[in-house]
Amino acid sequence: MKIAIGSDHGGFQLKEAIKTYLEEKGHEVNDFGAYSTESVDYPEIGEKVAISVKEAENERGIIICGTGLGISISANKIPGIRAALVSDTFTAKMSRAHNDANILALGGRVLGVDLALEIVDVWLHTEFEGGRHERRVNKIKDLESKYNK
Ligand SMILES: O=C(CO)[C@H](O)[C@H](O)COP(=O)(O)O
Repeated sequence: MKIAIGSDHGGFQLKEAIKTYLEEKGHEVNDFGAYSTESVDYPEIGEKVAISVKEAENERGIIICGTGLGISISANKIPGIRAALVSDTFTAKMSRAHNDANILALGGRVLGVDLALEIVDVWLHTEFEGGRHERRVNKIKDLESKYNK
């Protein structure tokens, strides 16, 4: 799978661990920074990853800041993006099965590496269920159109 990844300085170390893990699993990982622990502003990275997913350059995205909050709020401003902030495997699964989340957001200062990798695995391997959930996701899309004129 082609996966976009990005973080600010607060998520840098977790990003590096996830990137290595995904590459070992054979995924193509496109890294949008940060490239060190030097302080950077998460909206810029969230936007880059979100645009690459919106434009279908990457199938999915993973974004990380200290809590996952700022970068997910930022990514969710881009139409077509459903970024889910996740800190457990059940929510990871539901964010795909029910919400068709196309970006996974994580907190680098919240999660240990082992749990984060488990979340990533579940999230990548869960398909959207469609059915009644498709109707609801379509209503999210309607909200985007209604309020982004
Ligand atoms: O979690 C975050 C945003 O939601 C950021 O990573 C955090 O705010 C960065 O803080 P600092 O500049 O103090 O390292």
